[in-house]
Amino acid sequence: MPLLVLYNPICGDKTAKSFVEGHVLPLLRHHSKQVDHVVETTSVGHAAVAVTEFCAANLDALITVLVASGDGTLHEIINARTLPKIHFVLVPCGTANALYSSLFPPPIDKVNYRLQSLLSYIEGGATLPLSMAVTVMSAPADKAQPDVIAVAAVVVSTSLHASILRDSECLREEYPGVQRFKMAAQKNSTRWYDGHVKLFPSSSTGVIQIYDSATQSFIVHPGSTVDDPIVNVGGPFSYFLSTVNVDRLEPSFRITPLARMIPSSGNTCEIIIVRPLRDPAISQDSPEERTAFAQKLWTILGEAYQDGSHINLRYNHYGEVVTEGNGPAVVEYVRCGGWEWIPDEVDEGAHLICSDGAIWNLLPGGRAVCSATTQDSAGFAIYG
Ligand SMILES: Nc1ncnc2c1ncn2[C@@H]1O[C@H](COP(=O)(O)OP(=O)(O)OP(=O)(O)O)[C@@H](O)[C@H]1O
Repeated sequence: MPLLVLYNPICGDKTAKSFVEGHVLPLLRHHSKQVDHVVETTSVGHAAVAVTEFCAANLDALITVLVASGDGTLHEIINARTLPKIHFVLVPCGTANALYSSLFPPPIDKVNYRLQSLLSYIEGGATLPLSMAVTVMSAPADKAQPDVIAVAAVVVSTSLHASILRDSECLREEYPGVQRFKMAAQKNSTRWYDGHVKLFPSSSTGVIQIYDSATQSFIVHPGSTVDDPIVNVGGPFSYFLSTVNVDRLEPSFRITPLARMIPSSGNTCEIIIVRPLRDPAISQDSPEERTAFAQKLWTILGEAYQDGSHINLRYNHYGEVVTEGNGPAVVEYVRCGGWEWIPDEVDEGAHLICSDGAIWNLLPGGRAVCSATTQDSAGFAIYG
């Protein structure tokens, strides 16, 4: 099995090169694993080119690619259009490392923690197939522009999360850690995003499912039946985020905890929605209401750091965010086959789409459709 070792020298705290040279390559040598090629990425897009070239030079072989980076570099590789089946070994060197920290929940000690996927490869362990979230972004019909397709292995989002990813990138140099995501969140916390969403059923259940905190299980969404499964969700939104493969976006930010606690039986998206007008204390969209809700949103997202307990929060009669009672759920946690995001034409912020950290801006009148799938032709899998 040909092995390519690829690392991104600028990701995370910029330790990928020293970690690969100091730990990864010596461990592979020690176990007599031949490395066919080592690549240090030199620019955005280089990872996809390097892997495509390596595959072309090793036609008909089952390729293994060791990626020492964050989620963004892997995202570039899976978006290369002509790749064969690949087995990945992940060495987490990025800022958030969502995929790795979901497969290997948080550290024992720093060096050994990073080597779990590599040790599985060395020991001939099992590979876990990756689901993909394929997002098709369309311009309005009168613009006659081709669709744009983005494939994600971790997250597709709009609203606050997409704004955070857009604004945090320019803070990378000064703040190499996850702190930059919190700073970008503060900057955007009073924004609401106008638009609406259609939720589509998965082929495994034929309906939309929603988490019911009273029974701590998924139930059929009250708006979805086998005969009429699609659910329309109206805005405004403050948070709309959909994951595949992961239950967290950072080692302790467990935003879609049920991905692991109640595993899905099919190809599904785990969706977290926060809509401010569900709050009984908020009756309209005004600057005062937005400021008041920002405080609550901070509390809600803070609970995601408490092992994902945001999904059990409710509003009481006064609109306070509480853990008891039977008031409306603060977070709508949906499991379904896919979704469509139709932003309000005049709300610029609502046009951002994030796919594994890469950002797109829909044209006015444009829309995005995201579906969970396994890519049978490519068949990406991870040693874990
Ligand atoms: N030599 C380079 N110079 C500049 N950018 C690079 C270079 N090599 C790769 N890149 C880019 O670096 C970006 C960030 O990489 P990556 O996403 O892996 O790390 P991260 O953002 O720190 O981690 P995470 O995505 O887990 O938060 C990628 O989008 C990639 O295109």
